[in-house]
Amino acid sequence: MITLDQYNFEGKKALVRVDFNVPLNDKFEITDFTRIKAATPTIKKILSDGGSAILMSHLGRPKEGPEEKFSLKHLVKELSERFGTEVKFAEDCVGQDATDLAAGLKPGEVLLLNNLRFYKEETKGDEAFAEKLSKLGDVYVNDAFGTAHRAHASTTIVAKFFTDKVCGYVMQAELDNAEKVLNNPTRPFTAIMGGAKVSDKIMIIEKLLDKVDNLIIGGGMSYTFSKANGGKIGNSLCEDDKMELTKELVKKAEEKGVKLYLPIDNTIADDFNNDANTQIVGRGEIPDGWEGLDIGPETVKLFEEVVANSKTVLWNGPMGVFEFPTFAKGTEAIAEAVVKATDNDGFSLIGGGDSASAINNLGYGDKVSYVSTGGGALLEYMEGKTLPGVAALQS
Ligand SMILES: Nc1ncnc2c1ncn2[C@@H]1O[C@H](COP(=O)(O)OP(=O)(O)O)[C@@H](O)[C@H]1O
Ligand SMILES: O=C(OP(=O)(O)O)[C@H](O)COP(=O)(O)O
Repeated sequence: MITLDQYNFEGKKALVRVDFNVPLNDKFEITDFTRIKAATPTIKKILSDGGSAILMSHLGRPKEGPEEKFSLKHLVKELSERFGTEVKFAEDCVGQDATDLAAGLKPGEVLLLNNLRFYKEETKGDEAFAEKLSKLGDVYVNDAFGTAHRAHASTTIVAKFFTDKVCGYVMQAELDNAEKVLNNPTRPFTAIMGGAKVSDKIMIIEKLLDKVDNLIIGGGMSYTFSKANGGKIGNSLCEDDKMELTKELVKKAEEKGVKLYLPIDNTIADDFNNDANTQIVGRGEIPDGWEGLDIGPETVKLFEEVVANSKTVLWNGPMGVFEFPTFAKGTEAIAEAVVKATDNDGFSLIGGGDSASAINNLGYGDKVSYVSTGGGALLEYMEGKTLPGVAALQS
């Protein structure tokens, strides 16, 4: 795979697939800059070599054709400031306007194409659409790790129309950091899994049992484990059809000598809101009408100790409904413990949109080893799947 540093972009027009799928508020302002910040060094390298960049991305999941709220024009001002050059914009990602703007680009200039997903051909991986995109540049760069698990026109199919295909800095860093965790991690290796759904993460949990020394399970998914074990969970999140699976996971962990940690107490609420009445109860003791929204203080102590003494930590998924300050304590405490482990010569990798935003909002983004820009892509990579976006760069 050709890396960015191995390629000289002088006089070249680079067609760059980025993942600028960033959250916007109702005024169309960007509320999280992680992905833009991450891709900036790639763009700057192309420009400083004396090349120009044509950026293409999706934003959200538009259903049919163009929609104002999914237009990438909302990013133009921010990108211009970050790149130090006024970014041009093509309202339509293919067609005459895009062709003319791309053809007219001078070295050091940047063109942003509008949302690729305004065309259903993008997600369908349509060859003719990919070929149209390919005509805009003379070298292809893929830096969209967050979308590398999708075999879409711009992430995968387009690559076949180029002789020169280059792996961007974000893509490279993501793969390197995931590899550090997957291959020969320094021990003890602890994975912390949380968030809402067991079903989304069951495959990765199973895979991780072959790698980790400790597996911590918190957040919404822990109640399925608790109920399967005969506990009372009130109205807490639960996937009844996954209870058997959780029992198998517990058994497998035992067989493989992995220490599995589940919450020993929970902060519970009588309603799903920040101002609900709360109490702390032991595992499997949640009365009817109440639901578990965070791990409890004894669990915090237990998890903190395991995490702080680890040399490799992989964290995916919050410990509770951290969007409500009342139920953010568990997630905050775990974030602090991850920082402590990192300070103590450990390596920490944080994946998943919500976990990343929790870490960043707490101001710990620079205090952990690496915050991934990918959610689903990172998990699929960790499961051992070949990411189509990566494979396309290698062929
Ligand atoms: N006990 C809980 N009950 C309900 N929702 C929860 C609970 N714990 C965590 N969550 C929710 O899980 C969501 C994050 O899950 P997920 O998308 O799996 O994480 P990530 O994006 O980090 O992979 C958050 O919105 C959080 O509020
Ligand atoms: O935000 C993304 O993925 P993520 O929610 O798994 O982090 C990527 O931009 C992929 O978007 P998609 O899941 O609509 O293909």
